[in-house]
Amino acid sequence: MASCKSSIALNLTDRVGSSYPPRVSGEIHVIIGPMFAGKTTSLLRRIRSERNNGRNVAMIKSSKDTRYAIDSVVTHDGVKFPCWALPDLTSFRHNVGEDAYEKLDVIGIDEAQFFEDLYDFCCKVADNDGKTVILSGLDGDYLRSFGSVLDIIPLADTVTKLTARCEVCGKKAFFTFRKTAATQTELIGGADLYMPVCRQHYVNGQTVVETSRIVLESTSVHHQTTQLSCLEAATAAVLQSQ
Ligand SMILES: Nc1ncnc2c1ncn2[C@@H]1O[C@H](COP(=O)(O)OP(=O)(O)O)[C@@H](O)[C@H]1O
Ligand SMILES: Cc1cn([C@H]2C[C@H](O)[C@@H](COP(=O)(O)O)O2)c(=O)[nH]c1=O
Repeated sequence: MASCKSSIALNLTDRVGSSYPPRVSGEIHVIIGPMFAGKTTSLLRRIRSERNNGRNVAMIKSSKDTRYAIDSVVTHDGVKFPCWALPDLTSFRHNVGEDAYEKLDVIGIDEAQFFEDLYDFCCKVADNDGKTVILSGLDGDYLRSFGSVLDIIPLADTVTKLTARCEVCGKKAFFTFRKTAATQTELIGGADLYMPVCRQHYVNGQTVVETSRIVLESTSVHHQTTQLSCLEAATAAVLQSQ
């Protein structure tokens, strides 16, 4: 009987590529919200607290985030924590080494929205390897959807949505407004490019952006730089006049 069990375990191990049954129960905790809401601050606080409780921790961030430091997670007000800056999460285990990976209890992930393999990594680390994942990231881009973090919600033990302060009126901010006319989803930046806004000022701002874009595209303003500056100036003026 014992050999039968171990042969089943062996087969499953072969198939899923990790230990079966899982050694201990893992956890996934998700921190979301707009930019400047304190997501990274909260992640660092939790990781430090785990470390102070004697658990082995590692921090990862996307290597796309080069704003304040290459190999540290840094909050907007300058609090730092050393990290692995990686292009994807799948390479983490190889980078950190098998022995060090085995000993890890808790893995923190910042800027989680930039990792396309976030779902697979979280499943593997928590479900199969029994580790705790604490991740922070944007639930919404400037158009209010950022796929990879939203996909994790059904896997999570806890989800904490933080808010910032609307830069226009000071009310609670749930969204991030992009201050430039750039339209690509990923655009690295801080307060130079983005501001947190409440629902009213998000909707007002987006309406101005879209209207200005339509007007500018249908006029004879040929110079693209001029068009973009017009759009940005119009948006800023409307937002500040609310
Ligand atoms: N509009 C803003 N521009 C620049 N810094 C801000 C702004 N609003 C808040 N902050 C600062 O950012 C800190 C939060 O930073 P951080 O934890 O990195 O946020 P998040 O990870 O959610 O973007 C706040 O404690 C505050 O000091
Ligand atoms: C809204 C939005 C943001 N980004 C980028 C901008 C920053 O580099 C990060 C978010 O950093 P934070 O720690 O949450 O402040 O994401 C983006 O690429 N696209 C967007 O629409």
